[in-house]
Amino acid sequence: MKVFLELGWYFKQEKKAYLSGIFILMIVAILQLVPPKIIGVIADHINDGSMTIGLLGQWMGVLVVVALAMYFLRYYWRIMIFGSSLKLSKLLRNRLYQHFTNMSPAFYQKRRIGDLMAHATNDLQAIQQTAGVGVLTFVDSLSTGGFVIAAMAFTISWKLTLICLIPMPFMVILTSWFGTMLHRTFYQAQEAFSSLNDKTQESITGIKVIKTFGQEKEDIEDFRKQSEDVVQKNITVAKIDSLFDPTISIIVGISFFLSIVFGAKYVLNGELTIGQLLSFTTYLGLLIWPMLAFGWLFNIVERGSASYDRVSLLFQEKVDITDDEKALNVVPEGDIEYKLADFTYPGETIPVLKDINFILHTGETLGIVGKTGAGKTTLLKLLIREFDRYDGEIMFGGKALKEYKLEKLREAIGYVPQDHFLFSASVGENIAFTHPNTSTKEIENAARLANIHEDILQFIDGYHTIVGERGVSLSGGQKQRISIARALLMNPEVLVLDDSLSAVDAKTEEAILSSLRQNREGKTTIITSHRLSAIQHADLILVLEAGKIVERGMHEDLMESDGWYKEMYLRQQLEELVEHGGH
Ligand SMILES: Nc1ncnc2c1ncn2[C@@H]1O[C@H](COP(=O)(O)OP(=O)(O)OP(=O)(O)O)[C@@H](O)[C@H]1O
Repeated sequence: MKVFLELGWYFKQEKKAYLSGIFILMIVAILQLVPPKIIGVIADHINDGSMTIGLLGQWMGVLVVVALAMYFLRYYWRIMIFGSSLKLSKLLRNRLYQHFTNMSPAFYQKRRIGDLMAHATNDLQAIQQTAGVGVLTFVDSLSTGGFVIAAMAFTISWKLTLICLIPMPFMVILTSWFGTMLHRTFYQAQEAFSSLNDKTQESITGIKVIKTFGQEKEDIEDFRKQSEDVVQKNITVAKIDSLFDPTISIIVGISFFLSIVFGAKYVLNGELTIGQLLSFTTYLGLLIWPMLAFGWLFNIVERGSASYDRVSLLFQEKVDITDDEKALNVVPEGDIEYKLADFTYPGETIPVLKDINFILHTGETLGIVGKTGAGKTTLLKLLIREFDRYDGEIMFGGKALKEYKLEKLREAIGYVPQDHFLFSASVGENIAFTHPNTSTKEIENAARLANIHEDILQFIDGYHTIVGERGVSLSGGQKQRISIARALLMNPEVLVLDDSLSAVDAKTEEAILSSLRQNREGKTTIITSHRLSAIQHADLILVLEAGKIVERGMHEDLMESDGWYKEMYLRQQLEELVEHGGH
Protein backbone atom coordinates (compact mmCIF):
# COMPACT_ATOMS: atom_id res chain seq x y z
CA MET A 1 0.00 0.00 0.00
CA LYS A 2 3.05 2.27 0.04
CA VAL A 3 2.10 3.57 -3.37
CA PHE A 4 -0.85 5.40 -1.73
CA LEU A 5 1.65 7.21 0.50
CA GLU A 6 3.87 7.92 -2.47
CA LEU A 7 0.91 9.41 -4.31
CA GLY A 8 0.03 11.45 -1.22
CA TRP A 9 1.22 14.66 -2.86
CA TYR A 10 -1.41 14.23 -5.57
CA PHE A 11 -4.24 13.28 -3.19
CA LYS A 12 -3.43 16.45 -1.25
CA GLN A 13 -3.49 18.48 -4.42
CA GLU A 14 -6.89 17.06 -5.42
CA LYS A 15 -8.13 16.95 -1.84
CA LYS A 16 -11.56 18.37 -2.60
CA ALA A 17 -12.41 15.93 -5.37
CA TYR A 18 -11.10 12.90 -3.51
CA LEU A 19 -12.74 13.78 -0.18
CA SER A 20 -16.11 14.47 -1.74
CA GLY A 21 -15.80 11.31 -3.87
CA ILE A 22 -14.99 9.23 -0.79
CA PHE A 23 -17.78 10.87 1.22
CA ILE A 24 -20.36 10.08 -1.48
CA LEU A 25 -18.96 6.54 -1.77
CA MET A 26 -19.55 6.03 1.95
CA ILE A 27 -23.12 7.31 1.74
CA VAL A 28 -23.73 4.79 -1.06
CA ALA A 29 -22.22 2.08 1.16
CA ILE A 30 -24.72 2.98 3.91
CA LEU A 31 -27.67 3.19 1.49
CA GLN A 32 -26.82 -0.30 0.26
CA LEU A 33 -27.75 -1.61 3.69
CA VAL A 34 -31.36 -0.49 3.29
CA PRO A 35 -32.73 -2.98 0.68
CA PRO A 36 -31.69 -6.19 2.56
CA LYS A 37 -33.19 -4.73 5.72
CA ILE A 38 -36.48 -4.01 3.92
CA ILE A 39 -36.50 -7.53 2.44
CA GLY A 40 -36.20 -8.94 5.97
CA VAL A 41 -38.92 -6.67 7.36
CA ILE A 42 -41.31 -7.54 4.51
CA ALA A 43 -40.59 -11.27 4.98
CA ASP A 44 -41.39 -11.01 8.71
CA HIS A 45 -44.65 -9.09 8.00
CA ILE A 46 -45.68 -11.80 5.55
CA ASN A 47 -44.64 -14.49 8.02
CA ASP A 48 -46.75 -13.12 10.90
CA GLY A 49 -49.63 -12.11 8.59
CA SER A 50 -49.41 -8.35 9.28
CA MET A 51 -48.60 -7.34 5.68
CA THR A 52 -51.00 -4.92 3.95
CA ILE A 53 -50.97 -3.45 0.44
CA GLY A 54 -50.39 0.01 1.94
CA LEU A 55 -47.43 -1.17 3.96
CA LEU A 56 -45.94 -2.96 0.96
CA GLY A 57 -46.40 0.21 -1.15
CA GLN A 58 -44.63 2.28 1.51
CA TRP A 59 -41.61 -0.05 1.60
CA MET A 60 -41.50 -0.18 -2.19
CA GLY A 61 -41.49 3.62 -2.24
CA VAL A 62 -38.50 3.66 0.11
CA LEU A 63 -36.70 1.13 -2.12
CA VAL A 64 -37.27 3.27 -5.24
CA VAL A 65 -36.01 6.45 -3.50
CA VAL A 66 -32.90 4.63 -2.23
CA ALA A 67 -32.23 3.12 -5.68
CA LEU A 68 -32.53 6.53 -7.38
CA ALA A 69 -30.28 8.17 -4.78
CA MET A 70 -27.65 5.46 -5.25
CA TYR A 71 -27.86 5.85 -9.02
CA PHE A 72 -27.01 9.56 -8.93
CA LEU A 73 -24.49 9.32 -6.11
CA ARG A 74 -22.62 6.54 -7.89
CA TYR A 75 -22.41 8.76 -10.97
CA TYR A 76 -20.90 11.58 -8.93
CA TRP A 77 -18.25 9.60 -7.10
CA ARG A 78 -17.13 8.12 -10.38
CA ILE A 79 -16.64 11.60 -11.82
CA MET A 80 -14.77 12.75 -8.70
CA ILE A 81 -12.46 9.77 -8.26
CA PHE A 82 -11.95 8.51 -11.81
CA GLY A 83 -11.82 12.09 -13.11
CA SER A 84 -8.99 12.88 -10.68
CA SER A 85 -7.08 9.77 -11.68
CA LEU A 86 -7.28 10.80 -15.34
CA LYS A 87 -5.93 14.21 -14.39
CA LEU A 88 -3.04 12.49 -12.61
CA SER A 89 -2.03 10.57 -15.70
CA LYS A 90 -2.24 13.76 -17.77
CA LEU A 91 -0.02 15.54 -15.25
CA LEU A 92 2.55 12.75 -15.10
CA ARG A 93 2.54 12.41 -18.88
CA ASN A 94 3.28 16.11 -19.33
CA ARG A 95 5.97 16.00 -16.65
CA LEU A 96 7.57 12.99 -18.23
CA TYR A 97 7.54 14.60 -21.64
CA GLN A 98 9.13 17.73 -20.24
CA HIS A 99 11.72 15.59 -18.49
CA PHE A 100 12.45 13.79 -21.76
CA THR A 101 12.94 17.08 -23.60
CA ASN A 102 15.33 18.34 -20.90
CA MET A 103 17.54 15.29 -21.06
CA SER A 104 20.75 15.45 -23.04
CA PRO A 105 21.73 13.12 -25.89
CA ALA A 106 23.83 11.13 -23.40
CA PHE A 107 20.56 10.02 -21.74
CA TYR A 108 19.11 8.82 -25.04
CA GLN A 109 22.34 7.01 -25.78
CA LYS A 110 21.84 4.72 -22.79
CA ARG A 111 18.02 4.49 -22.77
CA ARG A 112 16.06 2.59 -25.35
CA ILE A 113 13.24 4.46 -27.09
CA GLY A 114 10.82 1.53 -26.73
CA ASP A 115 11.43 1.53 -23.00
CA LEU A 116 10.66 5.20 -22.72
CA MET A 117 7.48 4.72 -24.74
CA ALA A 118 6.38 1.94 -22.37
CA HIS A 119 6.94 4.27 -19.41
CA ALA A 120 4.81 6.92 -21.02
CA THR A 121 1.96 4.51 -21.81
CA ASN A 122 1.71 1.30 -19.79
CA ASP A 123 3.27 2.57 -16.59
CA LEU A 124 1.25 5.75 -16.48
CA GLN A 125 -1.91 3.73 -17.07
CA ALA A 126 -1.09 1.44 -14.14
CA ILE A 127 -0.52 4.48 -11.91
CA GLN A 128 -3.79 6.00 -13.10
CA GLN A 129 -5.55 2.75 -12.19
CA THR A 130 -4.11 2.95 -8.69
CA ALA A 131 -5.27 6.52 -8.21
CA GLY A 132 -8.75 5.67 -9.58
CA VAL A 133 -9.91 2.09 -9.25
CA GLY A 134 -7.32 1.53 -6.51
CA VAL A 135 -8.75 4.29 -4.32
CA LEU A 136 -12.27 3.11 -5.08
CA THR A 137 -11.58 -0.50 -4.11
CA PHE A 138 -9.66 0.58 -1.03
CA VAL A 139 -12.40 2.87 0.29
CA ASP A 140 -15.29 0.77 -0.93
CA SER A 141 -14.01 -2.55 0.35
CA LEU A 142 -13.34 -1.06 3.75
CA SER A 143 -16.53 1.03 4.02
CA THR A 144 -19.02 -1.35 2.40
CA GLY A 145 -17.33 -4.28 4.13
CA GLY A 146 -17.27 -2.46 7.47
CA PHE A 147 -20.85 -1.21 7.29
CA VAL A 148 -22.22 -4.56 6.17
CA ILE A 149 -20.39 -6.40 8.95
CA ALA A 150 -21.60 -3.78 11.47
CA ALA A 151 -25.18 -4.13 10.22
CA MET A 152 -24.95 -7.91 10.48
CA ALA A 153 -23.43 -7.84 13.95
CA PHE A 154 -25.44 -5.05 15.58
CA THR A 155 -28.84 -5.33 13.91
CA ILE A 156 -29.05 -9.12 13.51
CA SER A 157 -26.67 -11.39 15.40
CA TRP A 158 -23.08 -10.79 16.46
CA LYS A 159 -22.68 -14.54 17.11
CA LEU A 160 -23.65 -15.50 13.55
CA THR A 161 -21.49 -12.66 12.19
CA LEU A 162 -18.43 -13.92 14.04
CA ILE A 163 -19.01 -17.45 12.73
CA CYS A 164 -19.33 -16.23 9.16
CA LEU A 165 -16.17 -14.15 9.43
CA ILE A 166 -13.99 -17.16 10.44
CA PRO A 167 -12.75 -17.79 6.85
CA MET A 168 -11.73 -14.13 6.35
CA PRO A 169 -8.15 -14.17 7.75
CA PHE A 170 -7.31 -16.87 5.19
CA MET A 171 -8.41 -14.52 2.49
CA VAL A 172 -6.11 -11.76 3.74
CA ILE A 173 -3.13 -14.14 3.90
CA LEU A 174 -3.80 -15.55 0.43
CA THR A 175 -4.39 -12.22 -1.25
CA SER A 176 -1.22 -10.73 0.15
CA TRP A 177 0.70 -13.77 -1.06
CA PHE A 178 -0.84 -13.44 -4.50
CA GLY A 179 -0.02 -9.74 -4.44
CA THR A 180 3.69 -10.35 -3.93
CA MET A 181 3.74 -12.91 -6.74
CA LEU A 182 1.88 -10.50 -8.98
CA HIS A 183 4.30 -7.69 -8.29
CA ARG A 184 7.22 -9.82 -9.43
CA THR A 185 5.60 -11.34 -12.50
CA PHE A 186 3.99 -8.09 -13.57
CA TYR A 187 7.36 -6.33 -13.46
CA GLN A 188 8.84 -9.03 -15.69
CA ALA A 189 5.90 -8.76 -18.08
CA GLN A 190 6.35 -4.99 -18.29
CA GLU A 191 10.07 -5.39 -19.00
CA ALA A 192 9.32 -7.87 -21.77
CA PHE A 193 6.74 -5.49 -23.23
CA SER A 194 9.34 -2.70 -23.22
CA SER A 195 11.77 -4.89 -25.14
CA LEU A 196 9.09 -5.76 -27.66
CA ASN A 197 8.26 -2.08 -28.08
CA ASP A 198 11.89 -1.38 -28.68
CA LYS A 199 12.23 -4.16 -31.18
CA THR A 200 9.15 -2.99 -33.13
CA GLN A 201 10.35 0.59 -33.19
CA GLU A 202 13.81 -0.42 -34.35
CA SER A 203 12.55 -2.81 -37.01
CA ILE A 204 10.11 -0.32 -38.48
CA THR A 205 12.75 2.41 -38.56
CA GLY A 206 15.30 0.08 -40.06
CA ILE A 207 12.94 -1.77 -42.41
CA LYS A 208 14.85 -0.61 -45.48
CA VAL A 209 18.11 -2.06 -44.21
CA ILE A 210 16.36 -5.28 -43.21
CA LYS A 211 14.91 -5.63 -46.71
CA THR A 212 18.12 -4.65 -48.47
CA PHE A 213 19.99 -7.41 -46.69
CA GLY A 214 17.13 -9.89 -47.08
CA GLN A 215 16.82 -10.28 -43.32
CA GLU A 216 13.00 -10.27 -43.18
CA LYS A 217 12.74 -13.90 -42.07
CA GLU A 218 15.31 -13.46 -39.29
CA ASP A 219 13.62 -10.26 -38.20
CA ILE A 220 10.18 -11.88 -38.14
CA GLU A 221 11.62 -14.82 -36.18
CA ASP A 222 13.26 -12.45 -33.71
CA PHE A 223 9.99 -10.55 -33.33
CA ARG A 224 8.04 -13.78 -32.89
CA LYS A 225 10.36 -14.85 -30.08
CA GLN A 226 10.06 -11.58 -28.23
CA SER A 227 6.30 -11.53 -28.77
CA GLU A 228 6.12 -15.08 -27.42
CA ASP A 229 8.13 -13.99 -24.39
CA VAL A 230 5.63 -11.18 -23.72
CA VAL A 231 2.72 -13.60 -24.05
CA GLN A 232 4.35 -16.17 -21.74
CA LYS A 233 5.07 -13.60 -19.08
CA ASN A 234 1.57 -12.18 -19.34
CA ILE A 235 0.11 -15.67 -19.11
CA THR A 236 2.03 -16.14 -15.87
CA VAL A 237 0.48 -12.91 -14.60
CA ALA A 238 -2.95 -14.03 -15.81
CA LYS A 239 -2.58 -17.42 -14.11
CA ILE A 240 -1.90 -15.83 -10.75
CA ASP A 241 -4.62 -13.31 -11.46
CA SER A 242 -7.09 -16.08 -12.25
CA LEU A 243 -6.49 -17.74 -8.92
CA PHE A 244 -7.83 -14.68 -7.13
CA ASP A 245 -11.53 -14.95 -7.94
CA PRO A 246 -11.99 -18.71 -7.37
CA THR A 247 -10.16 -18.44 -4.06
CA ILE A 248 -12.43 -15.68 -2.93
CA SER A 249 -15.53 -17.52 -4.18
CA ILE A 250 -14.59 -20.57 -2.07
CA ILE A 251 -14.15 -18.41 0.99
CA VAL A 252 -17.51 -16.70 0.37
CA GLY A 253 -19.10 -20.12 -0.22
CA ILE A 254 -17.83 -21.36 3.14
CA SER A 255 -19.27 -18.24 4.79
CA PHE A 256 -22.67 -18.86 3.18
CA PHE A 257 -22.56 -22.47 4.25
CA LEU A 258 -21.85 -21.48 7.86
CA SER A 259 -24.56 -18.80 7.87
CA ILE A 260 -27.23 -21.21 6.59
CA VAL A 261 -26.24 -24.04 8.99
CA PHE A 262 -25.99 -21.87 12.11
CA GLY A 263 -28.68 -19.36 11.03
CA ALA A 264 -31.22 -22.16 10.57
CA LYS A 265 -30.36 -23.41 14.07
CA TYR A 266 -30.92 -19.91 15.56
CA VAL A 267 -34.28 -19.57 13.75
CA LEU A 268 -35.37 -22.95 15.07
CA ASN A 269 -34.50 -22.09 18.67
CA GLY A 270 -36.14 -18.66 18.30
CA GLU A 271 -33.05 -16.49 18.52
CA LEU A 272 -33.67 -15.12 14.99
CA THR A 273 -36.71 -14.53 12.80
CA ILE A 274 -36.91 -15.82 9.22
CA GLY A 275 -36.79 -12.23 7.98
CA GLN A 276 -33.60 -11.57 9.94
CA LEU A 277 -31.91 -14.65 8.47
CA LEU A 278 -33.04 -13.53 5.02
CA SER A 279 -31.52 -10.06 5.63
CA PHE A 280 -28.37 -11.69 7.00
CA THR A 281 -27.77 -13.86 3.95
CA THR A 282 -28.50 -10.90 1.65
CA TYR A 283 -25.91 -8.89 3.60
CA LEU A 284 -23.48 -11.74 3.19
CA GLY A 285 -24.12 -11.47 -0.57
CA LEU A 286 -23.22 -7.80 -0.30
CA LEU A 287 -19.90 -8.81 1.26
CA ILE A 288 -18.77 -10.58 -1.94
CA TRP A 289 -17.99 -7.31 -3.70
CA PRO A 290 -15.84 -5.83 -0.92
CA MET A 291 -13.97 -9.12 -0.65
CA LEU A 292 -13.33 -9.25 -4.38
CA ALA A 293 -12.43 -5.59 -4.32
CA PHE A 294 -9.96 -6.34 -1.59
CA GLY A 295 -8.35 -8.99 -3.78
CA TRP A 296 -8.28 -6.64 -6.77
CA LEU A 297 -6.89 -3.93 -4.56
CA PHE A 298 -3.71 -5.94 -3.99
CA ASN A 299 -3.54 -6.63 -7.67
CA ILE A 300 -4.03 -3.00 -8.76
CA VAL A 301 -1.81 -1.56 -6.08
CA GLU A 302 1.01 -3.99 -6.82
CA ARG A 303 0.89 -3.06 -10.49
CA GLY A 304 0.70 0.64 -9.70
CA SER A 305 3.57 0.36 -7.27
CA ALA A 306 5.82 -1.43 -9.82
CA SER A 307 5.02 1.23 -12.39
CA TYR A 308 5.43 4.10 -9.95
CA ASP A 309 8.88 2.76 -9.05
CA ARG A 310 9.87 2.63 -12.69
CA VAL A 311 8.61 6.14 -13.45
CA SER A 312 10.17 7.56 -10.26
CA LEU A 313 13.55 6.12 -11.24
CA LEU A 314 13.20 7.87 -14.55
CA PHE A 315 12.36 11.18 -12.89
CA GLN A 316 15.38 10.77 -10.64
CA GLU A 317 17.70 10.78 -13.63
CA LYS A 318 19.39 14.13 -13.31
CA VAL A 319 19.42 16.54 -16.21
CA ASP A 320 23.17 16.54 -16.82
CA ILE A 321 23.54 19.74 -18.79
CA THR A 322 22.12 22.57 -16.70
CA ASP A 323 22.32 26.33 -16.54
CA ASP A 324 24.47 27.94 -13.90
CA GLU A 325 22.45 30.14 -11.54
CA LYS A 326 24.26 33.21 -12.78
CA ALA A 327 24.22 32.15 -16.43
CA LEU A 328 24.03 35.08 -18.85
CA ASN A 329 20.75 35.60 -20.61
CA VAL A 330 22.36 36.94 -23.80
CA VAL A 331 23.03 35.37 -27.16
CA PRO A 332 26.83 35.00 -27.34
CA GLU A 333 28.80 36.58 -30.16
CA GLY A 334 32.46 37.14 -30.91
CA ASP A 335 35.54 34.98 -31.27
CA ILE A 336 35.47 31.30 -30.48
CA GLU A 337 38.51 29.94 -28.69
CA TYR A 338 39.25 26.30 -27.87
CA LYS A 339 41.71 25.69 -25.03
CA LEU A 340 40.89 22.03 -24.60
CA ALA A 341 43.32 19.71 -22.80
CA ASP A 342 41.26 16.61 -23.36
CA PHE A 343 37.74 15.23 -23.62
CA THR A 344 36.53 11.70 -22.93
CA TYR A 345 32.96 10.53 -23.56
CA PRO A 346 31.05 9.66 -20.36
CA GLY A 347 31.62 6.01 -19.47
CA GLU A 348 34.66 5.74 -21.78
CA THR A 349 38.30 5.70 -20.75
CA ILE A 350 40.21 6.86 -23.81
CA PRO A 351 40.09 10.59 -24.63
CA VAL A 352 38.56 11.37 -28.02
CA LEU A 353 40.05 14.89 -28.22
CA LYS A 354 43.46 16.05 -26.97
CA ASP A 355 45.19 19.42 -26.98
CA ILE A 356 42.75 21.25 -29.19
CA ASN A 357 43.84 24.88 -29.24
CA PHE A 358 42.77 27.46 -31.80
CA ILE A 359 41.03 30.80 -32.18
CA LEU A 360 38.30 31.44 -34.71
CA HIS A 361 37.64 35.16 -35.15
CA THR A 362 34.16 36.52 -35.77
CA GLY A 363 33.23 36.34 -39.42
CA GLU A 364 35.82 33.72 -40.29
CA THR A 365 35.27 30.26 -41.70
CA LEU A 366 36.80 27.22 -40.05
CA GLY A 367 37.25 23.97 -41.92
CA ILE A 368 37.77 20.74 -40.00
CA VAL A 369 38.91 17.65 -41.86
CA GLY A 370 40.41 14.30 -41.06
CA LYS A 371 39.80 10.58 -41.32
CA THR A 372 36.49 9.19 -40.09
CA GLY A 373 36.45 8.81 -36.34
CA ALA A 374 39.12 11.51 -35.96
CA GLY A 375 36.89 13.56 -33.66
CA LYS A 376 35.43 16.23 -35.97
CA THR A 377 31.81 15.83 -34.85
CA THR A 378 32.87 15.53 -31.22
CA LEU A 379 34.65 18.87 -31.44
CA LEU A 380 31.39 20.46 -32.65
CA LYS A 381 29.27 18.71 -30.02
CA LEU A 382 31.32 20.40 -27.34
CA LEU A 383 30.58 23.77 -28.91
CA ILE A 384 26.83 23.23 -28.68
CA ARG A 385 27.30 21.84 -25.15
CA GLU A 386 25.94 18.39 -25.78
CA PHE A 387 28.69 17.38 -23.37
CA ASP A 388 30.34 19.77 -20.96
CA ARG A 389 32.72 17.74 -18.83
CA TYR A 390 36.20 18.20 -20.20
CA ASP A 391 39.61 19.48 -19.16
CA GLY A 392 40.14 22.97 -20.44
CA GLU A 393 37.94 25.77 -21.63
CA ILE A 394 35.94 26.66 -24.69
CA MET A 395 35.34 30.40 -24.95
CA PHE A 396 32.75 32.28 -26.97
CA GLY A 397 33.01 36.08 -27.01
CA GLY A 398 35.62 35.94 -24.25
CA LYS A 399 33.48 33.87 -21.85
CA ALA A 400 33.30 30.16 -21.19
CA LEU A 401 30.35 28.39 -22.85
CA LYS A 402 28.95 27.44 -19.43
CA GLU A 403 28.58 31.12 -18.54
CA TYR A 404 25.73 31.48 -21.04
CA LYS A 405 22.27 30.07 -20.71
CA LEU A 406 22.10 26.92 -22.81
CA GLU A 407 19.07 28.24 -24.65
CA LYS A 408 20.94 31.43 -25.60
CA LEU A 409 24.06 29.54 -26.64
CA ARG A 410 22.01 27.32 -28.94
CA GLU A 411 20.29 30.40 -30.36
CA ALA A 412 23.69 31.62 -31.51
CA ILE A 413 24.52 28.40 -33.30
CA GLY A 414 22.75 26.95 -36.33
CA TYR A 415 23.85 23.34 -36.27
CA VAL A 416 23.21 21.07 -39.23
CA PRO A 417 24.00 17.56 -37.97
CA GLN A 418 25.14 14.61 -40.05
CA ASP A 419 21.99 12.65 -39.32
CA HIS A 420 19.48 15.32 -40.16
CA PHE A 421 15.86 14.72 -39.25
CA LEU A 422 12.80 16.02 -41.05
CA PHE A 423 9.43 16.01 -39.34
CA SER A 424 6.22 14.71 -40.89
CA ALA A 425 5.14 18.23 -41.78
CA SER A 426 5.31 20.40 -44.88
CA VAL A 427 8.64 21.41 -46.41
CA GLY A 428 7.96 25.01 -45.39
CA GLU A 429 7.19 24.03 -41.79
CA ASN A 430 10.35 21.95 -41.68
CA ILE A 431 12.43 24.93 -42.77
CA ALA A 432 10.64 27.28 -40.35
CA PHE A 433 11.04 24.78 -37.50
CA THR A 434 12.74 27.21 -35.11
CA HIS A 435 10.63 30.22 -36.13
CA PRO A 436 7.14 28.94 -37.01
CA ASN A 437 5.81 32.45 -37.69
CA THR A 438 8.37 33.34 -40.32
CA SER A 439 7.08 34.89 -43.53
CA THR A 440 7.01 32.87 -46.74
CA LYS A 441 9.55 35.26 -48.20
CA GLU A 442 12.08 34.51 -45.51
CA ILE A 443 11.54 30.76 -45.84
CA GLU A 444 12.08 31.00 -49.58
CA ASN A 445 15.16 33.10 -49.03
CA ALA A 446 16.70 30.48 -46.76
CA ALA A 447 15.80 27.80 -49.31
CA ARG A 448 17.46 29.80 -52.09
CA LEU A 449 20.63 30.14 -50.04
CA ALA A 450 20.64 26.40 -49.47
CA ASN A 451 20.09 25.85 -53.19
CA ILE A 452 16.85 23.93 -52.70
CA HIS A 453 14.25 26.52 -53.74
CA GLU A 454 14.07 25.32 -57.37
CA ASP A 455 13.67 21.70 -56.24
CA ILE A 456 10.86 22.63 -53.85
CA LEU A 457 8.96 24.41 -56.63
CA GLN A 458 9.00 21.12 -58.55
CA PHE A 459 7.28 19.27 -55.68
CA ILE A 460 3.52 18.65 -56.08
CA ASP A 461 2.46 21.22 -53.51
CA GLY A 462 5.62 23.29 -53.47
CA TYR A 463 6.41 24.49 -49.96
CA HIS A 464 3.22 22.82 -48.70
CA THR A 465 4.34 19.34 -49.77
CA ILE A 466 4.24 17.02 -46.80
CA VAL A 467 7.49 15.28 -46.07
CA GLY A 468 7.05 11.60 -45.17
CA GLU A 469 8.42 10.25 -41.92
CA ARG A 470 12.11 11.13 -41.83
CA GLY A 471 11.65 12.62 -45.27
CA VAL A 472 11.51 9.31 -47.11
CA SER A 473 10.11 10.81 -50.27
CA LEU A 474 13.12 13.11 -50.74
CA SER A 475 16.62 12.41 -51.96
CA GLY A 476 19.48 12.49 -49.48
CA GLY A 477 20.82 15.69 -51.02
CA GLN A 478 17.41 17.37 -50.87
CA LYS A 479 17.02 16.44 -47.22
CA GLN A 480 20.47 17.81 -46.47
CA ARG A 481 19.70 21.09 -48.18
CA ILE A 482 16.36 21.46 -46.37
CA SER A 483 18.24 20.95 -43.09
CA ILE A 484 20.72 23.62 -44.14
CA ALA A 485 17.87 26.00 -45.03
CA ARG A 486 16.41 25.34 -41.57
CA ALA A 487 19.66 26.43 -39.93
CA LEU A 488 20.09 29.40 -42.24
CA LEU A 489 16.65 30.72 -41.42
CA MET A 490 17.88 31.35 -37.89
CA ASN A 491 20.58 33.60 -39.40
CA PRO A 492 22.82 32.35 -36.61
CA GLU A 493 26.02 33.96 -35.35
CA VAL A 494 27.72 30.66 -36.05
CA LEU A 495 26.63 28.25 -38.76
CA VAL A 496 27.91 24.72 -38.28
CA LEU A 497 27.76 22.33 -41.22
CA ASP A 498 28.75 18.90 -39.95
CA ASP A 499 29.46 16.97 -43.10
CA SER A 500 26.18 18.41 -44.36
CA LEU A 501 27.11 18.58 -48.00
CA SER A 502 28.13 14.96 -48.41
CA ALA A 503 25.06 14.01 -50.45
CA VAL A 504 25.17 16.91 -52.94
CA ASP A 505 27.36 16.99 -56.03
CA ALA A 506 30.46 19.17 -56.23
CA LYS A 507 28.73 21.84 -58.34
CA THR A 508 25.80 22.23 -55.95
CA GLU A 509 28.22 22.26 -53.04
CA GLU A 510 30.14 25.10 -54.65
CA ALA A 511 26.90 27.02 -55.35
CA ILE A 512 25.79 26.69 -51.71
CA LEU A 513 29.18 27.67 -50.34
CA SER A 514 29.51 30.73 -52.54
CA SER A 515 26.01 31.94 -51.63
CA LEU A 516 26.94 31.43 -47.97
CA ARG A 517 30.11 33.46 -48.43
CA GLN A 518 28.11 36.33 -49.91
CA ASN A 519 25.24 36.27 -47.46
CA ARG A 520 26.98 35.52 -44.22
CA GLU A 521 29.42 38.40 -44.29
CA GLY A 522 30.66 39.08 -40.77
CA LYS A 523 29.27 35.82 -39.41
CA THR A 524 31.20 32.74 -38.44
CA THR A 525 30.92 29.42 -40.25
CA ILE A 526 32.33 26.02 -39.30
CA ILE A 527 32.39 23.24 -41.85
CA THR A 528 33.51 19.66 -41.44
CA SER A 529 33.78 17.64 -44.58
CA HIS A 530 35.34 14.64 -46.19
CA ARG A 531 35.52 16.54 -49.49
CA LEU A 532 38.33 19.04 -49.14
CA SER A 533 36.91 21.31 -51.83
CA ALA A 534 34.21 22.27 -49.30
CA ILE A 535 36.71 23.89 -46.98
CA GLN A 536 39.50 25.06 -49.23
CA HIS A 537 38.40 28.69 -48.96
CA ALA A 538 38.32 28.59 -45.15
CA ASP A 539 40.32 31.10 -43.13
CA LEU A 540 41.60 28.30 -40.95
CA ILE A 541 41.74 24.60 -41.68
CA LEU A 542 42.39 22.02 -38.95
CA VAL A 543 43.40 18.50 -39.82
CA LEU A 544 42.49 16.08 -37.05
CA GLU A 545 43.96 12.68 -36.49
CA ALA A 546 43.00 10.47 -33.57
CA GLY A 547 41.64 13.49 -31.71
CA LYS A 548 44.68 15.73 -32.21
CA ILE A 549 45.36 18.63 -34.53
CA VAL A 550 48.12 17.39 -36.80
CA GLU A 551 48.06 20.17 -39.41
CA ARG A 552 46.68 23.70 -39.39
CA GLY A 553 46.63 26.75 -41.61
CA MET A 554 45.02 27.99 -44.82
CA HIS A 555 44.73 25.88 -47.95
CA GLU A 556 47.90 27.38 -49.47
CA ASP A 557 49.91 26.72 -46.28
CA LEU A 558 48.78 23.13 -46.06
CA MET A 559 49.52 22.51 -49.73
CA GLU A 560 53.10 23.54 -49.06
CA SER A 561 53.73 20.95 -46.39
CA ASP A 562 53.75 17.31 -47.40
CA GLY A 563 51.08 16.10 -45.03
CA TRP A 564 47.75 14.25 -45.09
CA TYR A 565 45.93 17.34 -46.42
CA LYS A 566 48.06 17.76 -49.53
CA GLU A 567 48.00 14.07 -50.33
CA MET A 568 44.22 13.91 -49.88
CA TYR A 569 43.58 17.09 -51.87
CA LEU A 570 45.60 15.89 -54.84
CA ARG A 571 43.93 12.49 -54.73
CA GLN A 572 40.44 14.01 -54.64
CA GLN A 573 41.35 16.36 -57.55
CA LEU A 574 42.45 13.36 -59.54
CA GLU A 575 39.27 11.43 -58.70
CA GLU A 576 37.17 14.40 -59.79
CA LEU A 577 39.10 14.57 -63.03
CA VAL A 578 38.65 10.87 -63.73
CA GLU A 579 34.96 11.02 -62.86
CA HIS A 580 34.07 14.03 -64.97
CA GLY A 581 36.73 13.71 -67.67
CA GLY A 582 38.09 17.16 -66.97
CA HIS A 583 34.79 19.01 -67.59
N1 LIG B 1 28.49 9.30 -27.96
C1 LIG B 1 29.67 8.69 -28.00
N2 LIG B 1 30.09 7.92 -26.98
C2 LIG B 1 31.29 7.31 -27.01
N3 LIG B 1 32.15 7.43 -28.04
C3 LIG B 1 31.80 8.17 -29.09
C4 LIG B 1 30.53 8.84 -29.12
N4 LIG B 1 30.43 9.50 -30.29
C5 LIG B 1 31.58 9.27 -30.95
N5 LIG B 1 32.41 8.48 -30.23
C6 LIG B 1 33.77 8.05 -30.61
O1 LIG B 1 34.57 9.21 -30.70
C7 LIG B 1 35.46 9.13 -31.81
C8 LIG B 1 35.31 10.38 -32.68
O2 LIG B 1 34.03 10.35 -33.28
P1 LIG B 1 33.49 11.54 -34.15
O3 LIG B 1 32.08 11.25 -34.52
O4 LIG B 1 33.76 12.82 -33.49
O5 LIG B 1 34.42 11.41 -35.44
P2 LIG B 1 34.31 12.14 -36.82
O6 LIG B 1 35.67 12.64 -37.14
O7 LIG B 1 33.22 13.15 -36.82
O8 LIG B 1 33.96 10.94 -37.77
P3 LIG B 1 33.11 10.97 -39.15
O9 LIG B 1 33.94 11.67 -40.15
O10 LIG B 1 32.97 9.52 -39.48
O11 LIG B 1 31.83 11.65 -38.87
C9 LIG B 1 35.16 7.84 -32.52
O12 LIG B 1 36.13 6.91 -32.11
C10 LIG B 1 33.80 7.43 -32.00
O13 LIG B 1 33.72 6.03 -31.91
